[in-house]
Amino acid sequence: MKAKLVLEDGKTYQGEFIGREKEVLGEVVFNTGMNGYQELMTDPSYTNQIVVMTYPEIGNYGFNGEDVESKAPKVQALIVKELCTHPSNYRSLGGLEEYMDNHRIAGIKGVDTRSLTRYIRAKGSMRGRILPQWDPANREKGETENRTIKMENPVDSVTTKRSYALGEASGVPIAVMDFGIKKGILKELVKRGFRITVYPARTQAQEILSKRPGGILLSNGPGNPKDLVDVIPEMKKLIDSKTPIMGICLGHQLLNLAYGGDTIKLPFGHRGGNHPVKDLETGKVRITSQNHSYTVDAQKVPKNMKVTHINLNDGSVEGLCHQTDPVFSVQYHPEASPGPMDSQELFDQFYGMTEKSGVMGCL
Ligand SMILES: NC(=O)CC[C@H](N)C(=O)O
Repeated sequence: MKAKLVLEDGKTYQGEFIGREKEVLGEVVFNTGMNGYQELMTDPSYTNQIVVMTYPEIGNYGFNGEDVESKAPKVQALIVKELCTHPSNYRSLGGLEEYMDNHRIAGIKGVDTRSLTRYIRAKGSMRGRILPQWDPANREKGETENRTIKMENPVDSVTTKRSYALGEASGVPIAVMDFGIKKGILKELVKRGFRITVYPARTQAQEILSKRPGGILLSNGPGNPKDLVDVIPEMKKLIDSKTPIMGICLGHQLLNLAYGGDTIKLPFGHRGGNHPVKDLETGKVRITSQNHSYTVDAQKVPKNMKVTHINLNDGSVEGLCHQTDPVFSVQYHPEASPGPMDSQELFDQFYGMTEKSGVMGCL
């Protein structure tokens, strides 16, 4: 069945439906990874987003149900140039399209994704609607309604409903704030032997601190960090307790806001497993996995915070540390799922902070 993508400014791209044939609305963003479609489709930070894959053929290794970041896909839809219909991999349980259909995820294939990506890069990420092509009523709706639709803050739809425990009973106890956490982060924490309690996003700081955790990890998550107005004061309380804190992506942005900094929206975000980041302390460049629309405003870095990492494509802030508190955070994904494992030692840095007291965020 023919399908089309109508962007909020009216620009239209044609293709063919894949997965579930249905009308879908979302923010259209692009991902530059050559692989990793299983992980990104199930990454809760992609909630409400229609993801365009810039790599021209997607689906080659099918779907295996293991390389997922949460139980079910979170993307609104997937747009590809070519969909591989004969996947081949020893772990594959079936094709990507079958997986999308089973989970009622829509998509379009046959789209000129190079042109679409260049368009978004020039105009900025924007909302779009996927529609069956022939339906004139829908077409009109798509072109007019897009402008007025407000997308709700999605953290509440992806955070855990109840707190739960993970890891070694004898390990250092840590609290994990789940704003839409990827399994890959939990896996890295479990590997290091922590005793982990994962909390829903809206848990009060007092409840967390009453358990006396040896460290706190603030997870990734979808949406605009500034929309989490009730959460930011709780982050302040966590900071004031002087418990060692590591922030990843949304967690990094929330820490920055809690300290009085600001966040801004990037024109088209960073998504993919190939983003170069420079460590300003050592001069080393690492290739990182990224997925974000917002970034710390470099002009308003909070007092006593230092920028530790920058993105080499656009110079934006990729990491922060605190000079007097045991707090550090990164905008990119050190758990690297999917992506290069260059930055996994950041979890060791966090472990070190929970083991010894008096270690500051800035080393
Ligand atoms: N992966 C993330 O945590 C993303 C953070 C935030 N939602 C952003 O887009 O910037």
